[in-house]
Amino acid sequence: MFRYLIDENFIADLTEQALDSSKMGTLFNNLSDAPILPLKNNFIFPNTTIPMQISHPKSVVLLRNLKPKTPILFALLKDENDDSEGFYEVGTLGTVLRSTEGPYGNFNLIAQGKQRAKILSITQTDPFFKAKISVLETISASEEDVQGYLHAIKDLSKQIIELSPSIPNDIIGIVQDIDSLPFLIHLNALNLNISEQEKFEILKEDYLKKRAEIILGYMNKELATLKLSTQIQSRVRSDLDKTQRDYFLRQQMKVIQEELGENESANDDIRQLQERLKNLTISDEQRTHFSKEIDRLSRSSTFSPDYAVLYNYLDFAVSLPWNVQSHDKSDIHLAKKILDRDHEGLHKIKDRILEFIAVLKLRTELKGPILCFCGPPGVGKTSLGQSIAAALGRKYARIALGGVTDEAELRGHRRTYIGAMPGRILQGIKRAGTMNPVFILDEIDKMGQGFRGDPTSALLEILDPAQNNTFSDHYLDISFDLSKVLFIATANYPDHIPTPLLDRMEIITINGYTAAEKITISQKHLIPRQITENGLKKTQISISSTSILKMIENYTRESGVRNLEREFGKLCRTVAREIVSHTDTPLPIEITPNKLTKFIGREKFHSEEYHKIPKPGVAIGLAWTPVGGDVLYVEAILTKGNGKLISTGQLGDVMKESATAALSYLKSLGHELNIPEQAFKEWDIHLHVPKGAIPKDGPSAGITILTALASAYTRRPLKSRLAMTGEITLRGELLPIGGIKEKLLAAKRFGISTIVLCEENRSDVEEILDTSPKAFAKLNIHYFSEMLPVLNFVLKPLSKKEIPLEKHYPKEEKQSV
Ligand SMILES: Nc1ncnc2c1ncn2[C@@H]1O[C@H](COP(=O)(O)OP(=O)(O)OP(=O)(O)O)[C@@H](O)[C@H]1O
Repeated sequence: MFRYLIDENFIADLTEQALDSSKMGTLFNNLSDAPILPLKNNFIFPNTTIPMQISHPKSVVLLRNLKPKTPILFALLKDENDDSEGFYEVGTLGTVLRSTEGPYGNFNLIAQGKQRAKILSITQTDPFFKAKISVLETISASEEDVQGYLHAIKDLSKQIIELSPSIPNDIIGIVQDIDSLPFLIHLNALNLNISEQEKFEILKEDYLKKRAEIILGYMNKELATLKLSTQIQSRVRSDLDKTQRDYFLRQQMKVIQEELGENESANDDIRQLQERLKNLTISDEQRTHFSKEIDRLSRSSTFSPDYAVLYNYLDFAVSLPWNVQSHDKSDIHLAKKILDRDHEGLHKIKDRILEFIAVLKLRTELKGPILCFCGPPGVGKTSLGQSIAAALGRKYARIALGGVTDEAELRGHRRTYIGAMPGRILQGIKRAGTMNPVFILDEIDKMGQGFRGDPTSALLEILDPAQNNTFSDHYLDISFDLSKVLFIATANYPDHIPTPLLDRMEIITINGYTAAEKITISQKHLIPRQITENGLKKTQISISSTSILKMIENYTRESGVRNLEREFGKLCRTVAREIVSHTDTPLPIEITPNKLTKFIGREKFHSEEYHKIPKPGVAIGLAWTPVGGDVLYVEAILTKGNGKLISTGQLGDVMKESATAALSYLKSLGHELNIPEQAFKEWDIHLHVPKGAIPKDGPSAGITILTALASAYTRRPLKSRLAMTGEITLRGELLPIGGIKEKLLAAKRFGISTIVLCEENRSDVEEILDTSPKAFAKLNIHYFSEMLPVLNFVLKPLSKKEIPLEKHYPKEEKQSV
């Protein structure tokens, strides 16, 4: 566009012509014939001056013989290669302003167009063309139209020039100054990217208005093309810019990484991972999976967050003990020795463990039940697991399940989550370093159920020998074989273990220890261990068994020995300080009961003493708590009312229901126990269990509640030093309960001499008496299946001092209620 305009030689001329176009006006109006200069690849309009190169032989002859200022007709050949085809019928009459002949017989000339003329007939073809012509008039438009078209064409020209990078913006000013519409049209036609035929179409048009419309059409097309090409260019440029920018940044990063030595360390990481992967014994599928991930790692930048995530994943995956197994020790005697070395007593449990180990040896693979050690805290459940690992020569792993409510804690999070981690099971296996460790699932009963899935279902898969050889951890994303792992669970309350899990496990109950057992455990295990742990020698300290007993009774209150061991630790530390600060202290330092306060502080618990129960309505029950057995008083008192049962002392639902059942049963027994009917109607009974701050629940207090109620209604007190435990039914049957050993120990500690139990608990008691006969030597245990005989046994006859029942519930008081 505007290729002619930008030639400076013409700008001046053009401007002059444009400003005074009338000068060029009617020069050849009367002309009737003219020589023809055939045009091939160029075109000339009236009012325009353009350079041309001419090489057509006939034109050359014409130009050689041409006198200056002779009018000639510039006419477009119909076929540029064959002049015999003739010319388009309208051409431009004009003159040659200047011409120079070139070295090869061609001419460079400057031609000036003046008027349009029509070829009427060709009158000569040699040595050059001549024709009969008639000059054409242009039919002008109204002034309004002219101004409108001028404005429209100038506006489009401006836009086109602005979008054309090769045209200087100065041209806009020149174009804006043109006020001749034909000149503006011709100028644009010459400079637009249109064919010579299209230019001819403009030239031949007599109506100026039509010519303006044709040129506007071409200009709009040109503008649209320019806009599109600008868009494409800018898009291409921005794509290119981005690629260049990325490349540039990457290069910079590379240099920085090299400076920091990070590239090297990344390469090192990948080399090490590849090396570690090579040393793993895994299936081809697993190897391909990890190789692909290492490949991905090598392609990502150390700066990207993905790098760390992927590296951690691979580091974890190749650290897992794929197919690494320890060899089981096959000596069952050695296994027994190790179990005996680590734990005192627990004979039955050790026997069961040895049976388990023996079966394991014979079957080599483990499809049997999962062992679950149940019992109060500190009785050695977890440490037994450790001993089993040592006895088998296996590695040991442990995870605490207390408070686990999310399945992902066991199975891991998918790697797509931020901060994703493998599950605890695989973490444990990684720590153990073999795929067949003894794996303790501690506190399986304390596992919860959250909104993110139930961990029980994950545990079911983990513990199922049929499924756990393809255990899938979400993080690892590839199955891992857990079938060789020896899982052992521990729990405090077997009742709290979800039933499907309980079905897969063999419960082995570990009871609390008697004081005598604790003394032996202390002497053989706890004290020697604390002596070594605190840097002492056996010759430096001696603890008498009376001191140990005092520590058991007055410094701890527990079924196990954990706190007791802590107290020994404290004792050893004070002794160590004494030895270091007073080097002249005579050794060994003897710890007698009197010195305990000096070494480990004041007593924490005072021996509970049986208090004589002076009044009817009070019964003593035995309870089980996680820290051992306990003794609880149940009190009942009658107040005037209308037969309501009031219960206080933070009783749980089960206990409240026991109380209601007990009262109903008692009502049915009224005549047998000599309780007048109005007693139940006209008196309220208030049931209270002291130590109100401690919540109490469970069915085993049923017998005690009934007895207390019966005692209150009958006014018959209970035999002294008597305690009881057992569940009752509405028909007055007595049912067995658990935690017998802890309860018997509590009774013993409390000074109870007679105990009432359910007949079905007899075997439990016999088993306990077998293992520790001395501990319970002075206990009289009575067994019953029904409540009526129990009441007849425990309630003393009505004393003479006691007001007779009939008087206690006088008939006349009925009205006052
Ligand atoms: N019979 C025993 N002989 C020797 N040491 C024992 C015995 N019973 C328990 N211990 C010791 O008591 C400490 C506590 O035991 P452990 O941690 O195994 O208790 P736990 O029953 O697992 O308790 P928790 O239910 O709180 O997990 C250990 O140091 C253990 O060695």
